[in-house]
Amino acid sequence: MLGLITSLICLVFVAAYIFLKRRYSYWKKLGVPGPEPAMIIGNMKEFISLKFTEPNVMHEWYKEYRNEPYIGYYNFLKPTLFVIDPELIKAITETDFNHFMDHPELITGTESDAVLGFLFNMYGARWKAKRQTFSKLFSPKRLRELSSILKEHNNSLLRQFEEQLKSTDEVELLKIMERHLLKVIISFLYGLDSNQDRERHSKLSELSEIFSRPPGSTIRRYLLFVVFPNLYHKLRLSAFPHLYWDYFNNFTRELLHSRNLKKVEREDLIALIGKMQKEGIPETDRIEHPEAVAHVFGFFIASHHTTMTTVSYVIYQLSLYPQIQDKVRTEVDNVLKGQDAVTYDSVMQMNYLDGVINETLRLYPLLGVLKRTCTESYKINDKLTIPKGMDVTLPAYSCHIDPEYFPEPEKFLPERFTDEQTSEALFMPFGKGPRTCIGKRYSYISMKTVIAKIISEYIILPGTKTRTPLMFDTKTFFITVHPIDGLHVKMQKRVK
Ligand code: HEM
Repeated sequence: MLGLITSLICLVFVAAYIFLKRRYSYWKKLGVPGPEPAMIIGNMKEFISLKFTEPNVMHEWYKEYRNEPYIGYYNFLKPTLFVIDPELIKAITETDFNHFMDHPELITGTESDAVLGFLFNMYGARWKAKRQTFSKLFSPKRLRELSSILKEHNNSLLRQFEEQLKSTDEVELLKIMERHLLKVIISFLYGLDSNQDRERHSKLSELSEIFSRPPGSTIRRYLLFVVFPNLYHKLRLSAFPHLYWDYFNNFTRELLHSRNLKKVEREDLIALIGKMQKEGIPETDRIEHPEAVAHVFGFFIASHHTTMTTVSYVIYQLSLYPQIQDKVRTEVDNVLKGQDAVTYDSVMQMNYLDGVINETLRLYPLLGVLKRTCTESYKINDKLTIPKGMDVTLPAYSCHIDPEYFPEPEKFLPERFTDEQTSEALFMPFGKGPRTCIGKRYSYISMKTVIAKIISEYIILPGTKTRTPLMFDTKTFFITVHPIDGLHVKMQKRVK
């Protein structure tokens, strides 16, 4: 009996070994170069250790294989293509987008994962239809409303700075921007006033923080899902923690309910969703409750952390480059001409500030790699056809610091963008092509308004806690990485 069990165990091991050997010879058979995989984990060793970020690991591959058009690697068991050739990046994101419409699948289909089913994780024709609908959120009219919301809150931002600067001349930017831009986004998306909705404000702030710095257990559960997606589907296991569904489920119900009671004119997210839940809406456009929850959650999570972090990086960079800061201030002064309020029309005239934001995003792109799934098989050349279902990775961060595309990449030179010195073809902090970030214009308006206001009132300097270079917290699989000790600067009230 013992002999039989031992033989069976041996058989299982041999079968698993043969399976893995065959799996990991996929790229070799096709003659595609790439890093050597390890059994079961493929090329994910550095990710599992949580000591390196995805863009940093991939940048090492990028440097090693810089002269190849692409390489193959294994996302655990899954062969994945890593694209280096700029023409191929352009084809995948733009010209041949129809073959690569989707982001890779991230969710399992359980209730708590349903909260992730927002635009980013929608596929094919459904994504296309919803993308069109939600574009209305960012119409010129709505962006002017955004400008009024920002104007309304700018004075309270300055009060926060004044309050803090009474006891010290240094501030930690991420914390202040988190509070400030949360007020703006919840007003823009949900029509909420943080002064009256303090409880919701602090809960949303807490959830956003947990999302961007998930505990180790969340990361491990998610990793397991990436290795064994089919098992998760079969056993109906969730990859994502339940707390987001629990909160946003009720939050969405309450917002929609109170909107039905009041007559509100604004075309915000809640109004749009409300319209798509009305009787008689065609099946294709209709939004059922779980999808409504996903959009209410998704727009918040995709917008808040990204804008608050980028604004903080820009102010931090300005503290390190006083001449660039002076140039921004001169532009802001010239456009505002002594007026206090920063408006939609005034930020539209601040071109140098656009350059400063772009140069900051070049160095600190929040999604350092972009991903696509092949939705229709795609022939690259006689040797390689990307099969339907294969994921493709595009190295945004590596392109941003490649001297061939951005000469002297280590230098902070906003003029790259304003003097048309650089081709913007490989600049992709907001992604590329039809799947690019839907909130890009929102981001520029909100970031420019806040930065212009700060720069016209304060001189920013490095302080005792300002770190260069920044050290990043690598224990995150979601959205962005954090500077370990925050972003500190010294601020002095400007004498006008
Ligand atoms: C500095 C700020 C921001 C950055 C750097 C950023 C970056 C990105 C990137 C890189 C993508 C993926 C694009 C691709 O795959 O090609 C994306 C997608 C997305 N972003 Fe943003 N984002 C920002 C702000 C916002 C804001 C303010 C909103 C909403 C108000 C938003 C909502 C979304 C959504 C919904 C998607 C998915 C779009 C789709 O799949 O159709 N983002 N963003």
